[in-house]
Amino acid sequence: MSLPAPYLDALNPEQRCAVEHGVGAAACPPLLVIAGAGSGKTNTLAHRVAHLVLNGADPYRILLMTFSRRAANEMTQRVERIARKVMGDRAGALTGGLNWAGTFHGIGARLMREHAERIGLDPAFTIHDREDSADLMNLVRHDLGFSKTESRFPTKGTCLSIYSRCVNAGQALDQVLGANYPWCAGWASELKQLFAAYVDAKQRHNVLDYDDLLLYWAQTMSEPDLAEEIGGRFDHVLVDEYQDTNALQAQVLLGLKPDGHGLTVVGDDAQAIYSFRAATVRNILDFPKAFSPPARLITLDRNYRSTQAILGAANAVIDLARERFTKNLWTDRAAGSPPQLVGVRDEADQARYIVERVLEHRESGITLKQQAVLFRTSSHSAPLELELTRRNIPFVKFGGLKFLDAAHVKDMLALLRFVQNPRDRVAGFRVLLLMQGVGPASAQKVLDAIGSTADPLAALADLPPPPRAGDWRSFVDAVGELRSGAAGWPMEIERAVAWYAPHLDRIHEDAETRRADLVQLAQIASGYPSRERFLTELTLDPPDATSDQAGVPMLDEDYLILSTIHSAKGQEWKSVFVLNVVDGCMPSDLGTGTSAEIEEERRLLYVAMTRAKDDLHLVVPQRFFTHGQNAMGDRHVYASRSRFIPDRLLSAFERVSWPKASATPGYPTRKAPPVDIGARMRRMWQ
Ligand SMILES: Nc1ncnc2c1ncn2[C@@H]1O[C@H](COP(=O)(O)OP(=O)(O)OP(=O)(O)O)[C@@H](O)[C@H]1O
Repeated sequence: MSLPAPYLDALNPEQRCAVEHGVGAAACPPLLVIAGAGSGKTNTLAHRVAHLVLNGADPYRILLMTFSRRAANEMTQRVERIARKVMGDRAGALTGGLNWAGTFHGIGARLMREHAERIGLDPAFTIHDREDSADLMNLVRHDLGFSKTESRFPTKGTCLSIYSRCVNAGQALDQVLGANYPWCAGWASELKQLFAAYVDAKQRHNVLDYDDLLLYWAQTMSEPDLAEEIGGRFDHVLVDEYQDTNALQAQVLLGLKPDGHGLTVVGDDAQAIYSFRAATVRNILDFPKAFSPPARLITLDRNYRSTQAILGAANAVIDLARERFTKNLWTDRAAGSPPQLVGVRDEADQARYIVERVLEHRESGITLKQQAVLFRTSSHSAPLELELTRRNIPFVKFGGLKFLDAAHVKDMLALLRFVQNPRDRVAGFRVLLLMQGVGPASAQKVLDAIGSTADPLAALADLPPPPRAGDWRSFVDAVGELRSGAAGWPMEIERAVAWYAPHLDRIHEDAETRRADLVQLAQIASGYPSRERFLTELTLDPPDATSDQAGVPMLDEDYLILSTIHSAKGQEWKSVFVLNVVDGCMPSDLGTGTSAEIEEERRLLYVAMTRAKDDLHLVVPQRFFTHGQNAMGDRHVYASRSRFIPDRLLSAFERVSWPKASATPGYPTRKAPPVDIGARMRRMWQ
């Protein structure tokens, strides 16, 4: 019997069933919650965790896995707010124990480090992000002589993608090549050799890549003793966004709780948008049958977010999907005005239209933060970013170039990583090359010389400097001090910056601006208890916002949200604009290969539309910039409305064109310019 719980009164009956399932019972059978967009999934999961804890579950024995660290933090804060309603200030002590909340990769890294010795890993391992992994793949590819083959061997990026898909989907190389990379099928035996050498290099360098975190975890769970030990640490395992997990993640989950007891997974197959990372909706569909008796299924189909008109249009779009399991959503919110399908001339007008509407909304009391502009690909927002900067409208962009991708930030992190794990060759290489007079050959020699010793950093101190290396001593001293931990964490970042600063000044003209990022890095570092946690967490879940050149808006300032649709997952705004709702962008040119890919693009549009509460604008430029044309093309093509909104769906939208016809008498047709200056320029070279 669970305790009376007034905090559950606001939940609807299905949400409540999901929250109360198995709480207080001797055993808690597996539960699958299929939660449509805006149906209160996050809310429900947070209530479930709070309800468990308030009814005696040990928070230290709850594992909560979400799609991003941000989502995990939000979830634990929500749990605390709910618990506070019941326990007041004492709630903090209870929910503070929820320290196993994070992403699959983050939790995997922690568990693998804790069990490192048992599974033959050195616990000082560092983690490679995608770029580092591609660099290492490249090194190995080069060593094997594949970069000099007569016909072109797949690039490092393609090799890494193929490897990653084999690992995450649990598929054989031939199968992956046949289905996803047919143009590389002729290289099967070389790729096999390459991947074997790549795995070998990772092990010698004591690094794990993203995929390893899941792979090592899944392999660990196949050892009965370890599986029992790790699974036995948790009474409850809850997973959010289950539709975007892959085969390895499902294997890990079933390894943790083979009988399903204590397992709760929540997801929505209509919002599955990560198949390019080998995520599979089968995980959701097969979940109930993985247990005997099958898992309980609860469906949340009441949408609390959007007006009827917006929900109607979104339902109509997803209704055309070939295969679907979630039912149509319903709402008792007012009808509201229909979403607008806005025809504009080109991307410049698209940007102007959005700015005009956004400012109009702000005048009527909707802050910038309650408005978002969503797009399929990060580069699509470039013209809008220009217009916003010109008009002095602050914005924050999610899903674009990451803070951590900046060269100088990567340099600093490479130094810290090298100190943490001197066998990490990619990091060592990067750091050594920063020094004047150290080229690839001497860097290689240094790394070879120290790599085979028991204490590489001690060996570094004894090594004669490379012949032309400038200021070698200060490098060796800095590394030695950092390694000793004398400055303490996070103060050692200042020591690292002190060594790096002269190199930054020499390498980058805009060193001054870049220094500001290093200050920010030091600030971020102060939020972590140790160098190891800082490096791990930052690599796994980097801060994903970059802000406009006009400067980072302060947190309490108002700013417009710009986001890729992928990064908009799980969020909501009063007013939403979707850019480039045209074929070629949505579906993306890159995603029109197979019908499964097209279906995923349809779900992306659905995810974008269901982020809107009151007001939705889908913008359709008639011409848009495109890549990959020949030099004579003007790099613009005439576009047509996205195939996901065929004529028969138009009644769900209000169609407008902008600017109004009176302001611009029709769209000008493209005539030959009166003076063809371009032709003269071309003739100059004939
Ligand atoms: N029982 C309820 N009563 C009133 N409002 C609710 C209820 N449950 C959820 N909501 C509201 O519905 C909105 C959507 O909730 P939430 O963000 O949890 O949805 P979600 O299912 O995670 O959405 P999505 O999958 O689309 O990201 C929020 O504004 C939330 O406050």
